[in-house]
Amino acid sequence: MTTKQPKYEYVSSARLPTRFGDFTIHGFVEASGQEHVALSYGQWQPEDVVPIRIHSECLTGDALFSTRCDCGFQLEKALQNIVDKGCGVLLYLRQEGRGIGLLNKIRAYNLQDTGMDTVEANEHLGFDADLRSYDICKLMLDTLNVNQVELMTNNPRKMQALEQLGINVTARKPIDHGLTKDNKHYLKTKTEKLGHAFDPHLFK
Ligand SMILES: Nc1nc2c(ncn2[C@@H]2O[C@H](COP(=O)(O)OP(=O)(O)OP(=O)(O)O)[C@@H](O)[C@H]2O)c(=O)[nH]1
Repeated sequence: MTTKQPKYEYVSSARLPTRFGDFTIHGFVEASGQEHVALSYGQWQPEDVVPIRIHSECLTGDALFSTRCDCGFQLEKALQNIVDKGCGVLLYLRQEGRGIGLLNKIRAYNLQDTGMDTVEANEHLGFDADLRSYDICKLMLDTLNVNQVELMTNNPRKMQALEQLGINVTARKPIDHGLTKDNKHYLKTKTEKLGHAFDPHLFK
C-alpha cells in the first residue's frame, strides 16, 4: 500500500537569538523539497490575536542590504514590532522574486534597468506579475497555535489568502517602511498595478 506524502510538513524547532530578541525558529518543508521557516516570539493562547508578518524571501534586500526594494527594511521593522508588542510570528516564505526565483529576479532587474517596471519585466520574461502561494501558512500557524492574526502588510493578496485558509485576520497593520530614492518607482508600481495600500502622497 502506498501512503500519500503530505504537501507540507513541520520538521523541527530551535532557539534563535537575534539582534532584536530571542526567537524560536521552526522549519517546514514542501513535498517538492522547498524549505520555509517561521520565527516565533513570546507566548499566547489559542484564542489570542497574534501580530504576524508574512515575508517573502528577498536575498538582495533581506541579506545583501539592497535599497532597490523595501524588503530588508520591512523585515527588520517587523521583527522589531513583534518584540515591542511582546509576542508574534514572522512567516519567512522562500518564494524569492515573487515566486520567479533569484536568477529570474536578476533578469527582471536587468530589464528594469532598461526602463521596464517590475510587472512589465516579469511579463516580458513569461511570468505572471506574482506567482506566490500562501497555502503553507495554514500549517505554520496551526503548528504554532495561532488562529487569529493582526497582519503587518500593505498587500491585500496576503489578507485574502489567509482568510481563504480559515485564519481570522482582525486587522491590517501598514508597514510603510524603507522608502528610498532607489525603490520609489518600484513601490509606486506596486501601488498602481499590484494593489498595494501605500499612501499615494509618498510618491509625490
Ligand atoms: N519579480 C520581482 N520580485 C521582486 C522585485 N523586487 C522585490 N521582489 C520580490 O518581491 C517579494 C516581496 O515580498 P514581501 O516582502 O512579502 O512583500 P509584498 O508582497 O510586497 O507585501 P508587503 O511587504 O507585505 O506589503 C520578495 O519575494 C522579493 O524578492 C522585482 O523587481 N521583481
